Amino acid sequence: MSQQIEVLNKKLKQAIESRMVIEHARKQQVDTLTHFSAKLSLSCKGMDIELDNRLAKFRSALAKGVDFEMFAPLIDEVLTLLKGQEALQSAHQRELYNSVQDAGKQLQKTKGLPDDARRTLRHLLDHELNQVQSNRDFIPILNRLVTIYHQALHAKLTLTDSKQASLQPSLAKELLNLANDLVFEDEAAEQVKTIKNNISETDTVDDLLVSAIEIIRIIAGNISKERQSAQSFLVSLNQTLEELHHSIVSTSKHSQSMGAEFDALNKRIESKINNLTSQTQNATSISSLKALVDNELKSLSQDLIEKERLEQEDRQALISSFNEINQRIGSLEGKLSKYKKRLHEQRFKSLLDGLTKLPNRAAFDERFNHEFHLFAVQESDMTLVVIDVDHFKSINDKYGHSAGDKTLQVIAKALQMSIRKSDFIARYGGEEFVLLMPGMSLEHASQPLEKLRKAVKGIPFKFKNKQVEITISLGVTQFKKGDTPLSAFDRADDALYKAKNTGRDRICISK
Ligand SMILES: Nc1nc2c(ncn2[C@@H]2O[C@H](COP(=O)(O)OP(=O)(O)OP(=O)(O)O)[C@@H](O)[C@H]2O)c(=O)[nH]1
Repeated sequence: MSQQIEVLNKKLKQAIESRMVIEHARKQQVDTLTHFSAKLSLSCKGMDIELDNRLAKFRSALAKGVDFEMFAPLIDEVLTLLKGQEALQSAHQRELYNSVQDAGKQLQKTKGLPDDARRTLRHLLDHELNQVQSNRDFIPILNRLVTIYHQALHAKLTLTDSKQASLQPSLAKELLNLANDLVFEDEAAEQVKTIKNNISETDTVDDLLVSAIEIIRIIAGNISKERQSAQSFLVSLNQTLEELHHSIVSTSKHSQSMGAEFDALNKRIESKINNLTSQTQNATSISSLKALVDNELKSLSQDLIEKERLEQEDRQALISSFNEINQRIGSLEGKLSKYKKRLHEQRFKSLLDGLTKLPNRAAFDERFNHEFHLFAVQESDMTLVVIDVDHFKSINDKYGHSAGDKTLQVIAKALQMSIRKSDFIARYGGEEFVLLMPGMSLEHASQPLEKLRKAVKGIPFKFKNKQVEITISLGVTQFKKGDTPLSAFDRADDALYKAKNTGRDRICISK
């Protein structure tokens, strides 16, 4: 019996042990599953609320120890939701791929991108992007793309800066030419001078813009001054005309009233003469006739004296009225001729270069066209010379803009002193001058032009206590049959270019 119990005990123990092994294994499985579901929940969290809920349910079922069979539908549901997520993820991945590729291609079109960035970008788009497996693989690619974007942005910004810098010299030159064309006096002339200094000293387009606005302001101010003075002239003209009208009207009124007085007087004299005639016929004796005639003649002579007084008064009034009218017309004429003179001066000034006082570009154009018409008719010799000061920029740079201005004035004077009376010289703009030599053939032009070149070279310029030699280059041509003003000018300009390129301080002729 005890042996049977012992066997039974042993079997029971074995059964308990194997049960414990099974339970342990099951616990381990449940733990692994719980662990797995926790990880799954964590990595899927936020993708889809439905999926989050299902996974939470799954975890709590595991924790409660629900029968495994109960898990099957839960697992199915989670699987379906996961599949949906997978499809969504791959759609996102495709979208991300396309937008990264688009952004990259756009970037490839950017100008000024450094070479190594361009290479990296090409590799990124052609190889690395195609190897992307998951959305996470995009992160390093996007990171590098952002870096290249920064480089592109930087390149673009510095490009605009350098573009601005490359624009500055030509804008400054144009603005200086414009400022040179302005001929003002007193305060405005000083203002223009300051603006010119500013233009030469600045290296930013923004400062040039400020100078341009100041120039516009000065011009506008001057126009309004001019308009005011024209207006006040018109007002005073109007006043004088009104006064004149008034004088004439009052003179004619006076004449009318005098006319009535004259009529009355004439009538009176006439009736007295008639009276005298009839009484004379009726007189019966010499003595009565004498008394009658004496009486009537006395009264008549009084009337005649009165008539003469009236006539004199009338004459006087007329004379003084005409004097007055004359005076007014005189003052009107004075005003008109003053105004005409001002207009003439203004036109003259508008054809004069403010700095050198030589004729300016507009004056040259006018004369050049005129000479061209003459040449078309007469075909007489006409030599055209374009003159440019050599390395003038360095004078400005080394000694300042004011020294540059003074240099131009001195050179202009020397040029003017060295040409014939019949020649015409103008400042064409900046440090360039043009010369027209009527009646001068190319063959004969060299000698006087050499004299001109040497005259400038011989000016004893001194800056900062240093003797400085300044030279000019000359491009020469003559009008030819079939020329247009432009073609002739271009030929002279080409010759000047040649003179500059073959060492400056020389004359080059283009036939
Ligand atoms: N002071 C002053 N400078 C002027 C005036 N007008 C133009 N300039 C300057 O003249 C200079 C002309 O320079 P560039 O056209 O480079 O020629 P450059 O230095 O004379 O050299 P080359 O002609 O090649 O011999 C520019 O620096 C202008 O700013 C002006 O009215 N006054």
